[in-house]
Amino acid sequence: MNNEVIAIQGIEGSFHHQVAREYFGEQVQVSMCSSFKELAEQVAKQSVTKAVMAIENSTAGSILHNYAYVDEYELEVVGEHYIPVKMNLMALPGETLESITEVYSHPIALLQCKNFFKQYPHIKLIEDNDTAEAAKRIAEQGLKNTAAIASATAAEIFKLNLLAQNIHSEQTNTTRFLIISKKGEKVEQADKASLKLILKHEQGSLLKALQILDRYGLDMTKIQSLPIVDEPWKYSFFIDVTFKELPVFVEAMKALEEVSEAHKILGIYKNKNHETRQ
Ligand SMILES: O=C(O)C(=O)C[C@]1(C(=O)O)C=C[C@@H](O)C=C1
Repeated sequence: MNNEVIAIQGIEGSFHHQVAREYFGEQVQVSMCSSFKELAEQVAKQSVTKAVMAIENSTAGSILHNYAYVDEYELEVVGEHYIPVKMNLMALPGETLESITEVYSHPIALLQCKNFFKQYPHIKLIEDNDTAEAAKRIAEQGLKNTAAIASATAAEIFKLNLLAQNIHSEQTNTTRFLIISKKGEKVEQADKASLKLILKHEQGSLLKALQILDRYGLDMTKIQSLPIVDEPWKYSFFIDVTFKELPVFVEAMKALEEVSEAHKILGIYKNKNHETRQ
């Protein structure tokens, strides 16, 4: 019997729930959080074993505060998972696209569906904690003239009608999720790492860092800058790289020390990007 408890943002029927089931198995025990901050806190105080945390979406971009949570709460990235995200509009039976005046969903989900609503200017888009929670509230409170954007699974669970399917703007819409824990774990056949670098404030320091990655054959898959909040106009860089051999990656990290003021490995794990499905 597996005693793992996995924190997710949102409730059953959310995309985080789908990822938890795909990654840890259908029977996974989850702790449902109403914000990413709550999720990060649960991992930090180890009231859960691990968490699933969305980090970037191919349409809406990076979820910036999640980079900051991983860093501030000293969490470790132990894996990643990608899912194609298909958005649907759902409401109580009897509603139509004309009768709907308000649509609730997670802000990232609203961003993914912006184009669809251009044809319905009478509809107001309102941010909510979670896609599935918006669906649940409509069902439980019998909310009229109200719809939610969520997964088809959420419509099924909360017995709502689908008013429109696949309303996300880009058909390749995909979200990347991190699997995080407080204590790192040794991942077999790891070939990807997430790093945080604070570079020396001098000419060419970012270039030198990138040249080191190149010299050691590391492939950079992502670079994201984040302001250092108490030092205006200074930035930290969050970088993901893939590598073939761990010892070569370790050597590259030593070389990076020379061009950086501070650097931290946020996690070493298995690259799943090539498995992205439609
Ligand atoms: O609200 C949900 O269902 C979530 O799992 C959150 C979330 C996100 O944070 O990006 C997850 C995937 C989708 O990209 C949209 C929303």
